[in-house]
Amino acid sequence: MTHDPGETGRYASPPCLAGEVAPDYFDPLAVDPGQARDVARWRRAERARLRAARQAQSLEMRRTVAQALCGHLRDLLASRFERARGRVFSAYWPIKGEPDLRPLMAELHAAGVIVALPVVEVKAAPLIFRRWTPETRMARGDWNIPVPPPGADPLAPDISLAPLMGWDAAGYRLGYGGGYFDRTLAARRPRPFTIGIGLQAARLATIYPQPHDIPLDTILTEAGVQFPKESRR
Ligand SMILES: Nc1nc2c(c(=O)[nH]1)N(C=O)[C@@H](CNc1ccc(C(=O)N[C@@H](CCC(=O)O)C(=O)O)cc1)CN2
Ligand SMILES: Nc1ncnc2c1ncn2[C@@H]1O[C@H](COP(=O)(O)OP(=O)(O)OP(=O)(O)O)[C@@H](O)[C@H]1O
Repeated sequence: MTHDPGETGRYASPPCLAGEVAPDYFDPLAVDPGQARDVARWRRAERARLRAARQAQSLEMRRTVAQALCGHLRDLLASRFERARGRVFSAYWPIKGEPDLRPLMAELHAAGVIVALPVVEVKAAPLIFRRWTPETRMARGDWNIPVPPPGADPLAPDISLAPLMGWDAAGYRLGYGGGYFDRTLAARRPRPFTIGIGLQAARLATIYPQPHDIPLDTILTEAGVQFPKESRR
């Protein structure tokens, strides 16, 4: 299609709209690069601190935490999703001291839930999800995370677990710094109902949310539902 500039022979605006922005205009959504760098540096330090604290937990403590989390998750799926039968539920294969919810994955599978696991297929891109059953022979994925092999069915989760390094009371998460969950949530339509799973001790006053950070639908710790809080619902 050819462009008709109209009778005046001029475009309504110059090709670059910057010419129309008042020099003193303040864009509240713009990221200040200095501040973004400070937040990134702070997040790296917090991830290292939280990771060390998590690794220092005794095996006994980890077992207790994981059992409590499985209980809260079971309750949530029962009360909000009719136990998720026939729904696609993505979990995670625990690494680096993450709570081990694999017994619940097997239990849900046996109860008719379609269980999936996240896979980094392409670096710095959204995650994909592959079907998992107790018979699945895991392969080695990116970062050495065990994943269902390429032949496993690709699935779109209805409900998705997001393991947390840190979390805040506004529903934001701090992960390992790859930005994978944020990219995945930004790309998925419909967006899965996303459940953050973390330790109560990993609560931060704020994660200093940046424009790319997407809040979770709910956050569970061993102490129960932390977000949204009952009184605010
Ligand atoms: N158990 C489990 N599985 C999971 C996740 C998870 O958090 N837990 N993920 C949740 O997302 C995805 C994998 N996440 C990843 C996150 C970061 C890097 C990574 O390469 N990190 C770099 C630092 C990146 C940076 O700082 O820019 C590194 O540590 O060297 C790899 C995978 C999918 N599977
Ligand atoms: N939707 C997106 N599109 C492109 N890049 C993104 C998006 N979301 C996040 N990122 C990039 O990922 C980087 C890391 O993000 P962030 O610090 O939030 O990671 P994280 O949530 O802790 O990591 P992960 O989800 O992998 O556990 C950001 O600096 C950002 O550049």
